[in-house]
Amino acid sequence: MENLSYLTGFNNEHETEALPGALPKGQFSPQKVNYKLYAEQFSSTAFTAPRAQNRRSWTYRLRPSIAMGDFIKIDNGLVRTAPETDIPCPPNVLRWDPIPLPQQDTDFVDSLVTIATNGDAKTQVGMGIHCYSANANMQNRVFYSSDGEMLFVPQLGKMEITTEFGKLHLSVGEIAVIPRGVRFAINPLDGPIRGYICENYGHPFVLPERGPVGANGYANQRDFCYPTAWFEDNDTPYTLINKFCGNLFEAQLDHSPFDVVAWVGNSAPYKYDLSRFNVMNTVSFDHPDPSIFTVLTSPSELEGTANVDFVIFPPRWMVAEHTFRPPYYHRNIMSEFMGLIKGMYDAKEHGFVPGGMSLHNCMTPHGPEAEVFEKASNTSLSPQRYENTMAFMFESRYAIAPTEFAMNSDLRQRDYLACWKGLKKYYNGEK
Ligand SMILES: O=C(O)Cc1cc(O)ccc1O
Ligand SMILES: [Fe+2]
Repeated sequence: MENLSYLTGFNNEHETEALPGALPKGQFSPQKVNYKLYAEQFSSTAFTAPRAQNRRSWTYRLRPSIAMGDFIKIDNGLVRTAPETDIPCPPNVLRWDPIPLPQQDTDFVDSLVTIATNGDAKTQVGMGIHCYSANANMQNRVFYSSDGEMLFVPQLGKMEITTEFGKLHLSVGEIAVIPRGVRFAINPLDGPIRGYICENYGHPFVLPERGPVGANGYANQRDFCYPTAWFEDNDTPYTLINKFCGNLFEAQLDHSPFDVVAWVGNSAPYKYDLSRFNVMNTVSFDHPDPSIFTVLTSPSELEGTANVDFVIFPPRWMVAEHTFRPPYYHRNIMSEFMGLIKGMYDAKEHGFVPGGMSLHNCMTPHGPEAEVFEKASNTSLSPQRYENTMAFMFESRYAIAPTEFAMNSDLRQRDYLACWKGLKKYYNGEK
């Protein structure tokens, strides 16, 4: 496996060239580009978005992207897009076992299955939540979503993501974000791969504010890695698969779309190692809200109320005194979709397994299972290190609708509610 080098810094104006002098100096669109390349701008925000939010990159490539055939509609497989109205969105607590690994050769695109969606992709609100579980290379197939940027949360295996902007290697414990519209291919590097995807239809992910925490902490900008330019001069047929307005389309190319020799800008794929997250938490008492664990947030137009937050529950010390330490019981206006990357989650010791998923929708009550309540209410509160654990949450202001596949699948744990059945009344009138 070749060793890749990365550019670092969240949202920096990065610049990189695979051939010396390919990047124009002092301007973006010269009359002639060195090496007889074409200049093409790639915009992830409106031209007129405020400077602090504006995202765009200039690419210098062998051919402009429009050198292609027409799109034709193909089967959507199990890929779904909001709004999903096939089945009523149930307010019940829901939980699933992991998607099984494929028995036959299956590439990333064919393995995609949508678990839930919210908002409306056509109005750029909400998200799609997908799983992938693949064991084969994409060969000459290349994918992109016009409906949203794609946040990858791997749960199993190593993969290479080849993109127009260069290559990323992604392992369990890291995440990657591919901007809306960026073409990519995913190849497993070493056995099968499995993971979760948040297809964010809304505002691109940004780092949350730090408030009184100050200038450092949580996810630090310097730990975000961007690819260096990589291209191939390969005039063989490629198939481009585009997820557009909820449908999959396919177009033929007579060359590789990975033909960007140089690029400059702040819109590009990136990855982040979750172990770099500088965890903030109480050193006195009580259980702070999980917003302290927000890695990335896609803001909505309502301040402090995210289109989607990506939140993790990393290894950490628990030191809270005279405190019930697991997540409190709660009902939340925000909707919570959770997955488990590894180990065990403190609110659920059974049934929520790595690769599994749970959904607690807007105002749906939830919290620790009965056994955890009993244990945590009686345990001695010495400092304790949570090891070998990494759960995550996609939390959104919009109710999250499971797909028909998710509701009817045998993977759904029909007895999930039973984990709270043992919650008995302790009250007997005495203090
Ligand atoms: O429901 C969950 O397990 C997620 C969660 C964790 C926590 O520590 C506080 C609130 C919350 O929703
Ligand atoms: Fe919750």
